[in-house]
Amino acid sequence: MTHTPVAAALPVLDMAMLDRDEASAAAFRAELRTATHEVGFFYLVGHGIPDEVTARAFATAEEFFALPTEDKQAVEMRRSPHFRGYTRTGGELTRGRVDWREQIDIGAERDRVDDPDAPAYMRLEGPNPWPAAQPGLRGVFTDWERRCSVVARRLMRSWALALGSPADVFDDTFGDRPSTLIKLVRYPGREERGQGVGAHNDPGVLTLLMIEPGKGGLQVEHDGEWIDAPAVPGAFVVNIGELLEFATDGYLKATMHRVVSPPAGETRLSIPFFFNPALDSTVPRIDLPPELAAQARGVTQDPDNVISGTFGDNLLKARLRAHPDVAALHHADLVARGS
Ligand SMILES: O=C(O)CCC(=O)C(=O)O
Ligand SMILES: [Fe+2]
Repeated sequence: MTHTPVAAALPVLDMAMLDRDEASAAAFRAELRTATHEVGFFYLVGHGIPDEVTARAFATAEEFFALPTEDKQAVEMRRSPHFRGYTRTGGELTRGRVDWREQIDIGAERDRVDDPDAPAYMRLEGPNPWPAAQPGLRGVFTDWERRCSVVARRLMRSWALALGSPADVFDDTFGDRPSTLIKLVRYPGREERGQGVGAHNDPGVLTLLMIEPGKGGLQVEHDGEWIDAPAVPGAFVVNIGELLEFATDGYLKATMHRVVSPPAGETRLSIPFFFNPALDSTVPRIDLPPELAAQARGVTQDPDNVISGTFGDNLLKARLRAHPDVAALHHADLVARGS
């Protein structure tokens, strides 16, 4: 793969087409299927989230990162067995290499599970550490989660129909306990523009990413090149994760992407929302119509990253790897047995 970005734009899809007549809705679904078969990434406009809501989310994120270090440390992920909270710059790894970004992880707000017989992955459920120094943050991102979940569920139904399945084929996978995750991320500028976040596929189903207006840095792999995917005002960058590739035997494509650090003196904020299955569910394998099955490429085989079975097992493995300090502090029993 070369490392020179090429100027080729990702497709732009307009979700408002779903609200017009059936012909427009069908055209949207066909574009969705093509974009995620061929590229795996697209911009989504017409999603119904007003610009002022997005602006408030970024303003809130900016305020969080501007808090004194002690206030951010008060909600450090190292204190959370559920992998929630603040990670300082340099505290996260992708494929064993340090990512140059600071972030707070906000998951679905639930009670912790105290049943000793529950599967290990139930340790991922629990409350979020909300920053006492910024009481408004909780409401802003509880609202963001609700709005993004509506968009995500509509997209899942559109894919289901576009793949020749009943609209509700994925509904049980998410049920009323999807494993949603919001990250607020800040990439500091660097003299030598290195790894903001290293090249990776998203491990889940679907990601809705909002990038701070005016900022570049995201690059998407396509046909052996890196394509730049700068912020488009008001648009989500949408991509699918490895589980949707798995569900479609590789007909849909989980695509590698990375973020290059901004130049020295600049910063970049982003807010990815990950829409993932309930922890105890398995993702169905879709029965594709023959003309689509003929174009299915099979699932990318990576012996270090085997996708199968229960979602919670996959997620727990990914979290233990990305945050070895949290794993050692709270889950030494799992690390010892190599989960
Ligand atoms: O910050 C971004 O633009 C992308 C982040 C990302 O790919 C991730 O957190 O999975
Ligand atoms: Fe990602």
